[in-house]
Amino acid sequence: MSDPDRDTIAAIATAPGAGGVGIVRLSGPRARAIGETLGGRTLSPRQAHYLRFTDAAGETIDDGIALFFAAPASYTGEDVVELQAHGSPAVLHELVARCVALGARRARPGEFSERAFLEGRLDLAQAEAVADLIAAADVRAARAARRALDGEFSRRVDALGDELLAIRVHVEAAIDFADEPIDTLGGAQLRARLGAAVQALDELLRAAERGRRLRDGLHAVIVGPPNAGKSSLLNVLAGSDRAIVTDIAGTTRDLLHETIRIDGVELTLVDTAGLREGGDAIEREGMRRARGELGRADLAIVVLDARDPAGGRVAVADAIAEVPTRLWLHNKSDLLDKASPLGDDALRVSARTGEGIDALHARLRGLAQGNADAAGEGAFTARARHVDALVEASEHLALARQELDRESLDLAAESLRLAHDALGEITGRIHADDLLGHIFSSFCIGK
Ligand SMILES: Nc1nc2c(ncn2[C@@H]2O[C@H](COP(=O)(O)OP(=O)(O)OP(=O)(O)O)[C@@H](O)[C@H]2O)c(=O)[nH]1
Ligand SMILES: [K+]
Ligand SMILES: [Mg+2]
Repeated sequence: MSDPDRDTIAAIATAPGAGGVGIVRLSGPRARAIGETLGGRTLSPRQAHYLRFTDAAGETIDDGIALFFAAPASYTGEDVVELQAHGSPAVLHELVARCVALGARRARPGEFSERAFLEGRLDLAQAEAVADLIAAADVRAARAARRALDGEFSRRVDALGDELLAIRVHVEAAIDFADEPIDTLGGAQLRARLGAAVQALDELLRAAERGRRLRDGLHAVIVGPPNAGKSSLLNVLAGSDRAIVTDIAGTTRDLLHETIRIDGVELTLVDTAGLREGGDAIEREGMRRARGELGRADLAIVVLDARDPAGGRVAVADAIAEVPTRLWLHNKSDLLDKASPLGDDALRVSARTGEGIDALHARLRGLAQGNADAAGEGAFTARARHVDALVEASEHLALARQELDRESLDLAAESLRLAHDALGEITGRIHADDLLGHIFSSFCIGK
């Protein structure tokens, strides 16, 4: 239920900068009163009112349209007023200031969507899909986010949750008859149901993993020994001096993320600390982060010094062992006296002269495109958070299955509960407050 004591929040809902039209949005118990004072007339629900927005002295700030959506039939589930004015940043900021003077508070990023979640208008996965839709890099990602927003993902999670609940009820009932062998209590049927749930969860996990790829794009981590030219290549690919480059081995310590587009295909590049034995405490922490980042990588771009590629390969071998795809680069080709033989599918490049950079672009584009194609059509977007929760649920279900086979019903019931909880975290049926803060703070203001 809407809370009558809750703050009323206000924010500019349209993108920063000048535009034809700009919108200020209000949500909360005082939204209507503030809108009516600003516009000088009563507002009826779901009607467009043409009016003048005035300041405290009665002078016109701008003319425009006011819309009132009465709770609960609004985006947030609270009373919402939208003020459409000319898209002048000065006008829109003055309108927000006026709303604040009349008793509203400036909204935090994502606070409208957070309220929509708290009011039960959207579940958590849907609220996240709102942000993903806004940030979608291409049509395919936008469509997929739209499907998640329509609840395609949430419905599958909920259906699975309902099934786990039914299985839990069955197991808990069997616990009460623990003296009897489980097969007289429908054990075979229970096992079959659990088997089917495991399979359904597996399919959902694969779909969510595709959705995550679609949302995040290709995640490429640049690795190699110190001074191979990793940061130099990042700068060449990013088209700007993002990373510090020096001739001192161990220059890069922190991870540096950069999103780039090659012919409309988006990918994330991460520059990392060079891998070697030793180094000071900061450099060792950098290497630890580099290895951690490789654990999330779709692609390792391995940068080696063209004059000694073999030495570099040894230094990175174990760090990239788990990365699904590798791209080998022999950098500093300009320093080679004569062309030395290349490894299987290594590319010879020079961050200094630009040699081989076109071929590198083409290769990256192909890999990013392949990643998007693997996500496929018909998918919904999902986040790493969702994939992690599904993996967790799947681990608990696998345990539950073994425990059931051993007729350890108490343990099976507990594993089923944990699996069920993990699913609940996806849609927010179960959530920690800091999770909400974390999710909604990444939204834009006004959404
Ligand atoms: N000749 C030549 N020098 C290069 C090339 N690429 C990078 N360098 C030089 O190599 C040195 C190291 O480059 P960085 O980009 O800092 O190397 P890095 O791999 O990021 O090094 P760390 O961050 O210390 O691990 C710098 O002096 C660069 O100017 C290249 O293609 N040719
Ligand atoms: K360096
Ligand atoms: Mg570097």
